[in-house]
Amino acid sequence: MQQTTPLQISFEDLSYSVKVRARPTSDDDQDGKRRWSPFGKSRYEDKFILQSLTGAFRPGRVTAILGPSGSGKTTLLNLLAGTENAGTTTGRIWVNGRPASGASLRLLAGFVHQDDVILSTQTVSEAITMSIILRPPPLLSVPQSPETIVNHNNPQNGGDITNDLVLPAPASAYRTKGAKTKHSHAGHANVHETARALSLFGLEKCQHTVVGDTSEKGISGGERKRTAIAQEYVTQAPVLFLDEPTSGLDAHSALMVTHQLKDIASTGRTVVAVLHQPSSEMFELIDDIMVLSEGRIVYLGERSGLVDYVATLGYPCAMYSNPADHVFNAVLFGNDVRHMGSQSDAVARAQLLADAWEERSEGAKAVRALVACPELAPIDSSLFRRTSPPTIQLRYLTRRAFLNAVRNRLIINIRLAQAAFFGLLIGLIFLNTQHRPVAVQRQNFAGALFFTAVTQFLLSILSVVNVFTHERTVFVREWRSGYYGLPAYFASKNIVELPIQVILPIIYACISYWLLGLRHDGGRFLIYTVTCIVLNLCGFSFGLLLASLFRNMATILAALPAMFLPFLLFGGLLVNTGNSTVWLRWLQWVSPIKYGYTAMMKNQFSGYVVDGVPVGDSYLEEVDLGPMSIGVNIIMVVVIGLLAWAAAYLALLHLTYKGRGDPIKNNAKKLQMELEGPPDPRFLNGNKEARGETNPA
Ligand SMILES: Nc1ncnc2c1ncn2[C@@H]1O[C@H](COP(=O)(O)OP(=O)(O)OP(=O)(O)O)[C@@H](O)[C@H]1O
Repeated sequence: MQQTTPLQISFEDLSYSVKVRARPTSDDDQDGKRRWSPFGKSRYEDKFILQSLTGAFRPGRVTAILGPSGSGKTTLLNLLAGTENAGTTTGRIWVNGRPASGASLRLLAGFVHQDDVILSTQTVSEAITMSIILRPPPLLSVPQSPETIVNHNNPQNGGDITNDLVLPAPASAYRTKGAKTKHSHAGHANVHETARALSLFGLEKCQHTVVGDTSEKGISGGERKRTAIAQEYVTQAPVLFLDEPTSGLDAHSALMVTHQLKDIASTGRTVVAVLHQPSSEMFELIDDIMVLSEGRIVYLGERSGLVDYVATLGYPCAMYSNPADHVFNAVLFGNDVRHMGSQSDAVARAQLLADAWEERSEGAKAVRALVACPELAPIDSSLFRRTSPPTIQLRYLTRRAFLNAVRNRLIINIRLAQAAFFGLLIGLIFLNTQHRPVAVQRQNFAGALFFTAVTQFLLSILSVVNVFTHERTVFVREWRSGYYGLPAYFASKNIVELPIQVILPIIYACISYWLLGLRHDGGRFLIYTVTCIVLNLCGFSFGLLLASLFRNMATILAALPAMFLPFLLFGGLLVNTGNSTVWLRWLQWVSPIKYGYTAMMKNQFSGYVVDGVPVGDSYLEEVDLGPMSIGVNIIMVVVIGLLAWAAAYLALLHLTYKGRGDPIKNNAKKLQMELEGPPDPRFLNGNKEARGETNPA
C-alpha cells in the first residue's frame, strides 16, 4: 500500500441529538399514560446521544473506540463518516485544520459498516475486484496515455510490485483500437490487486465461493467481514472507519484483522475502529484509545496511558488482567459485574468519569492542545474518493446483473415455466372457443383476454419486486460507498431485465393464442403478442416503482392491492366503465389493464363474423370499451409504463439523496474545494505559538 498524506481528524464540542417521544410528565394520567385526544399533539424532546466531544484521531495510528453497549460509538463513527443524519449535530470538525463535516469526510474515508451488505451472488474475489474497478485507488485511477497504462517493467519503480500497479484503462481506452490489449492489461492489474488483497486478508480459500445470505449459505461470517474490509482496503482511502470489524470473528481472525489495521495505519492512514472486547494481544496493537460512556469521553489518548490513568481514578489494573476488560468491569461498571445497577446509576457514574476526564485530567489538556495545534499538511485532489467513468460502471454493473440473474437461474426457470404454464392453462380451459356458440365465444374470449391482461401485468410486477427488493439494500449501501451512480445502476438493471420481460410474454402468447382459437391471422397474432409484451413491460415499471418506494416485501404486499385492485376493477370486464360511478370513472384512464384488455378485445372482435353473421362490432358496442383504436390503446399502456418507470427512477433518486449528509446534495465539488483550501487561521496562529514563532510584543 502506498504511503499517503497524513490526515488528522479533530472535533470540538461535537454533540448529536435526536428527537424522541417525550416521557410522561405530571400533567399526564397517574398511570403514566397520556389521555388520547384527537387534538393532542405528540410531545418530543431532544435525546443527546453524543455530548460535547472534543478529540482528535491521528494519522498513522490505529484508534480504537471502546465503551459499553449504547454509549454512542457507532453514532460517532457514523457521524464522522457522514452516514448519520437523522438528528441534529452541533460542534466543529476539521481535517488537517480545514473545516469539515461528515459529508466532506465521506469524500476521504472508507467505511466498513457493522452489517456487511454485499450482493449475495457475488464471489469474494468478484466483490473485491468490483471495488478496485469501480473505486480505483489513486495510482490506478489517474488517466494515462495508453503507453503508460501497463508498465510492469518500469525501472523507475525498481520492480517493486506495490509500485507497479497497472492503471485500469480510462473509458476512452475501452473504445480505442487497441482496447482489447489495454482492457486485458487493466484486467491483469485488477487480478493482481485482488490476489494481493485475498492473500492479505486470508481469503484465498473462499475466493470463488459466493457471499450468500440467510436463505442461501455462502462464506462464513468472519470471511464476510474480512471481505468487507478488503473492499475498503483496496481503495487506499487515507482514512478508514470500521464499525466492529472483529465482532463475530474467532480470536485468531480478530488478531489477524487488527494486525492488518496496524499495517494500513503504518502507511500514514488514519484508522478508527469501534472494537468490542479486544483481547490482550489486540490491545497491544492499538495505538490510541477513546473510551465512551453515555455519549461522553471518559478517556482519549495513547493506549499505554490508559491503565495509568484509570489507576489515578482509584482502579489499579491487576497484573495479567486484560486492560480493556478491566476498564469495562472495574471502571465503567464499578467492579460489581453481577449487578448492572439502574440506568440512573450508570448515567451518574458516566458523568463522574467524564467530568473527571474533562476537568481534571492532563490527558484532556493534551487532547485540547492537539486539537488546537493540528497536522496541517495540504489536502490535494488525489486523496479524494474516485469513481470510474459511467461507461465502465455501466459495463461492469450490466455484467454483474447478468451473472446475478444467471446464478439465480432457478428464479428465471420458474418464470419461464410460469409463462408456459399459464399459456397452456388458459389455452386448455378455453380450448377451441371459436367452434362454440356465439354467446359462449363472447364470454370465453372476453374472460380469456381479461385473464391474459391481468396475468401479464401482475406476474411481471411480482417477479420484479421479488428480485429487486433483495437488491435495494445492496444498491443503497453501494451507492453511498461511492461504487457507482444511479444512472449506471438503473440502466444496467433495465438492460438485463428487459429481454426477459420480452421473452416471457412471447412464450405465453405463442402457446395461448392458437390453443384459444383466436382469429387465424398473422397480423392479429402480432398485435396480441405486442400487447402482452407492453403489459409485461408496464408491470416491470410498476414493480420497480413499488420496490423503490418500499423497503421490504411485506410493505410492498400490503401496498400492492391498493394499487392493483382499482386497475383490475376498472379493467373493462368487471365494471361497464361507461356506466360506472361518474366521479370514479377516471380510474379507467390510468388502468393499464383496461388499455391492454381493450386492445386485445378490439383485435379479436372488430369485424368478427361467425357463420356469415357479423357479431363482433355489436358486442364491442355493448361492452362499451371506448372509441380509442387498438394502436392508441397500446400506446397508452406504453405511456403509463414510461411514467411509472420515470417515477421509479425518481423514487430511487430520492432514496439516494435522502438525508442531509449526502455529499452530492451538499455539493461534493464545494466540499472538496473547502478541504483543499487553506486551514482555519486560528490553527495557523496556534501552530506558530506552539513553535514559538509569534512575537510576544
Ligand atoms: N435515531 C435514534 N433515535 C433514538 N435513539 C437512538 C438513535 N440512534 C441511536 N440511538 C440511541 O443512542 C445510543 C447510542 O447508540 P449507538 O448505536 O451509537 O451505540 P453503540 O455504543 O454503538 O452500541 P453497541 O456497542 O451496542 O453497538 C443508544 O442508546 C441508541 O438506542
